[in-house]
Amino acid sequence: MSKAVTNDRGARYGKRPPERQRSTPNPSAPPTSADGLLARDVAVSALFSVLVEKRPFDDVFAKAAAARNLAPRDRAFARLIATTVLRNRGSLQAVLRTYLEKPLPEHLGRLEQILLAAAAQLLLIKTPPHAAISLAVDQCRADRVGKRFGNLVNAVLRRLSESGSGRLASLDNVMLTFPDWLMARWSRTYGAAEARQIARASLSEPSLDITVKSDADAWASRLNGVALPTGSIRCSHVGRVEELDGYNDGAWWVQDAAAALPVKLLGDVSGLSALDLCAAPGGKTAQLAAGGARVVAVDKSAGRLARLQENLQRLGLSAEISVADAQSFSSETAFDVVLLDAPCTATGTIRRHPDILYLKRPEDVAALAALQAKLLRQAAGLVKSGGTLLYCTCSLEPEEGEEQIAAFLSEHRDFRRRPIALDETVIPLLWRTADGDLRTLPSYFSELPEGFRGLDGFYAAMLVKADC
Ligand SMILES: C[S@@+](CC[C@H](N)C(=O)[O-])C[C@H]1O[C@@H](n2cnc3c(N)ncnc32)[C@H](O)[C@@H]1O
Repeated sequence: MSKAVTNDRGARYGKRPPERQRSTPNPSAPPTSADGLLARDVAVSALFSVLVEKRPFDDVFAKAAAARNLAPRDRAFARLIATTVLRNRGSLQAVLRTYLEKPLPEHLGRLEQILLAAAAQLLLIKTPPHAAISLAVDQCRADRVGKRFGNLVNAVLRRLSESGSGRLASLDNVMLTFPDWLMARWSRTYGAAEARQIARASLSEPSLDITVKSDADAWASRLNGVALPTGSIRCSHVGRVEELDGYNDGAWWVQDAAAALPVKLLGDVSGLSALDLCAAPGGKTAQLAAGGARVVAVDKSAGRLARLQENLQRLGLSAEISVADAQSFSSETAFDVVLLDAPCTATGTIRRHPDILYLKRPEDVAALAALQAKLLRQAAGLVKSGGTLLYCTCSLEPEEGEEQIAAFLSEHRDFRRRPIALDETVIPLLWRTADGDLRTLPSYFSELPEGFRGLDGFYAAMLVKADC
């Protein structure tokens, strides 16, 4: 059995120098040496920003990768390391603890993130141990605070690489990684067994789903993917999406199969006026525009709207774009369709955004539900008589979904719910709530045929304004 390691001065682990990369470079192996160090530095710095500074992963990762000018392959490797840690932090921490006689002191710079990133490489990504260990030691020695612990890191990681796999396999990663408040919430809402299934699914890697402008079957075979019953295509590609056939021609865009459902519920939108109130980065705006609607796309973030504009340009689609706060957005004319894809806790998308586990707090649910209620009130005033208000969130919390809409309907007697159409080949019964809204969960595994599994969690309700 491995022995615990005590501190960085013990002769026990100071005898051997850190292992170095000696093998011939292999193009399919992760980057090593200088490039490998850069990639690992980006992973560690993004992890520090998320776990310690509580900043969103996508933003900090993009900035760190750009600052280091990472090549696409190194960038993908850095992302893999960081997201593997975020999905397994609880169990990686628990394994690391077994090799340390006492807990590491607090405020040790990036030391904990260096250890976690190396443990993820050794136990889950299966990077060659010499590269993972020696580069972690280099990172530690280059760190202003962590530099005293180079020997400790070397010794811990050597032992972990020898015997850590068995220890990791014996742990319950869901219980160790998921925040207690969220598990307790989901147990109350969905029952303990379903909550566990949701959490387990949320810690898995998501697939690459895309929405095509037309001809899903043909694109599925061109992209070597599968056409899902809902019309999305699921691809097995693991590289850069920009390299896939049809990307540069604007034939499709990346969108989770669940995120594509709300707009599909509307049916034919051609010739309708549509207001997309929280539009960026534009997946649903693109669906509406591709369906022939005249779209006004509003978002309060100018930066995110710039991405929406780029996306539409690539797709050869158009929309009128407006930077505005939807809480006070007004228009001289009302719209046939108003879509409110409201800001939410996004607890249905943890597979794609594992940083949510560390950034969201229990009090965010009520705060966001209050914002959604304000946005809904504003949106209601922008719908034409006889028009449709489509509300959706990628949250699993009823306050942001079913309860939000129940409260809205009790205050807005001029709206009635339009239950979603039940074509079981496209929307299975399991996705329909008792009231007729859409509710997908990431956990529906065995109950549904293959093509309906592996979606994000989403909620959507269609509300029709009375004709006056
Ligand atoms: C869930 S995302 C929308 C995703 C988008 N509908 C799509 O399909 O690509 C929520 C968006 O709401 C925007 N947002 C948040 N608060 C807002 C507000 N008060 N007014 C307008 N936009 C807001 C955010 O900037 C973010 O882009």
